[in-house]
Amino acid sequence: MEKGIFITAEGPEGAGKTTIMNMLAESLESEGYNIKLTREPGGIEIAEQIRSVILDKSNTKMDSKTEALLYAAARRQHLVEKVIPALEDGYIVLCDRFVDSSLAYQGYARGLGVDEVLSINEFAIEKLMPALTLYFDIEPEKGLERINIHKGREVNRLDLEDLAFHEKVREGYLQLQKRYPQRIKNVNAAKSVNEVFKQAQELLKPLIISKK
Ligand SMILES: Nc1ncnc2c1ncn2[C@@H]1O[C@H](COP(=O)(O)OP(=O)(O)OP(=O)(O)O)[C@@H](O)[C@H]1O
Ligand SMILES: Cc1cn([C@H]2C[C@H](O)[C@@H](COP(=O)(O)O)O2)c(=O)[nH]c1=O
Repeated sequence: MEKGIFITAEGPEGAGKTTIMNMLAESLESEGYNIKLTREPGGIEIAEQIRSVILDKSNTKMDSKTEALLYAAARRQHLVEKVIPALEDGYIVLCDRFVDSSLAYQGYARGLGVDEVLSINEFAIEKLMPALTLYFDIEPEKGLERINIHKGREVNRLDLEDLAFHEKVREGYLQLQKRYPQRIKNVNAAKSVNEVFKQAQELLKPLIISKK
């Protein structure tokens, strides 16, 4: 099926994923690549609606399994409506978060189990995995501090979890990196924006070289 390339960004809150994915999209487009930049949960109308429900701070009663299922549902719709068609049309799809977020946040940090969360997601993604995942590694405290300093960013239900939760998220990601070393590549996200951008560009280079 795939003619394009599916690339995802992962990491704790405030790691700089959105900043760097925007920069990558802009620089690759200027070099003549066809880029589709998108995000999870969201990226299309139905998934954005599901995002509002999941991240609404007033939904304090949400059960962890409900949360995991809603992320998987948003993922399914986003894949079918946007990601798969773009890949079929030969685009490089840059997606801010994907299934590894569910594995790290719901599987590991919420304690639902990484394999259990993977199994509900397999129903949604039908084996479609990224060719490359950039994992933006940062101490959660530093990432959260960035979000607090830069006040424009909406604070969502997951941001309000305590530091111990966000530390577990990071541990979860580090375990996933060990499990999928070929796919998940580490970016030191504590560096300056320009340095992080350079690391990401270097990791993309070998994959995209023949895609113009
Ligand atoms: N390398 C960096 N150094 C300092 N500040 C940064 C860096 N990268 C991003 N920022 C700033 O930190 C804030 C969070 O960045 P960004 O939204 O890109 O992170 P994110 O990983 O997408 O966060 P989240 O997943 O929580 O939405 C932004 O205000 C951004 O300008
Ligand atoms: C896809 C996905 C996301 N999450 C969490 C991670 C963040 O706290 C929010 C999304 O907010 P962002 O500003 O767009 O990063 O949702 C999750 O827990 N599980 C997932 O599968």
